[in-house]
Amino acid sequence: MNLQLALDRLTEQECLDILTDTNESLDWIEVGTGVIKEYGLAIVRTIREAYPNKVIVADMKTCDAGKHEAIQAFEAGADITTVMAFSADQTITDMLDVARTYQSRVMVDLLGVSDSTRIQQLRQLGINLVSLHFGKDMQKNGSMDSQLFDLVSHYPDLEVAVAGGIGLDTLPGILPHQPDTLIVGGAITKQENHKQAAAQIKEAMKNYEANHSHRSL
Ligand SMILES: O=C([C@H](O)CO)[C@H](O)[C@H](O)COP(=O)(O)O
Repeated sequence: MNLQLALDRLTEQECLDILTDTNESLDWIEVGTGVIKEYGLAIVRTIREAYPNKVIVADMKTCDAGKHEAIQAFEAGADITTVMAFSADQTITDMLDVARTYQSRVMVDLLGVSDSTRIQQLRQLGINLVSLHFGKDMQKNGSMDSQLFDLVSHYPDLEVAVAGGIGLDTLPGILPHQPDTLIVGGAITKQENHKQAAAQIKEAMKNYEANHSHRSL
């Protein structure tokens, strides 16, 4: 199981400082949508240079002009770029074509998807990586329900990431679903001790994996 740190609502310097503190516990680094909007893809280039061996996710949340935005993300050094599930099929297939050229990947953000018909369609388009997502604003009025995992339960070959208010306190409800990647933002970036927060989450993931076999979404 990968730990993906989501860098959101931070300055460039804060992103770099937090990565210095936490990188040993991280598998994937997500350059958040708001951070990309603030600094452009230059910040993806900076983080790529600093961490040549980490998987970098550019959370572009593309919804149109897929070819252009996928090229932008991969040229900047991202290994994975994101697209919203409601995007036109053409947007998604264009991005998959670009990803093949760059030997990179496309992650579909399932924010707002409640019907697994879309998952079936995404599989047919060639998508093999999705993120279950309980959005930042949705978190103001509630928290992630583990029923979210039902969306992908019939697709055992799909690689699944999960995001949305995940922290040490909510891990016990998430880990039994054995997602491939846990996306954690605020529970690390908003803590006083970033290093400790990331290490504790990674430790809990490792402990869970050591005691359970893979995988029953
Ligand atoms: O994608 C995200 C969100 O839409 C803001 O851009 C976050 O990366 C994701 O929600 C994880 O962050 P936390 O909810 O703070 O863990």
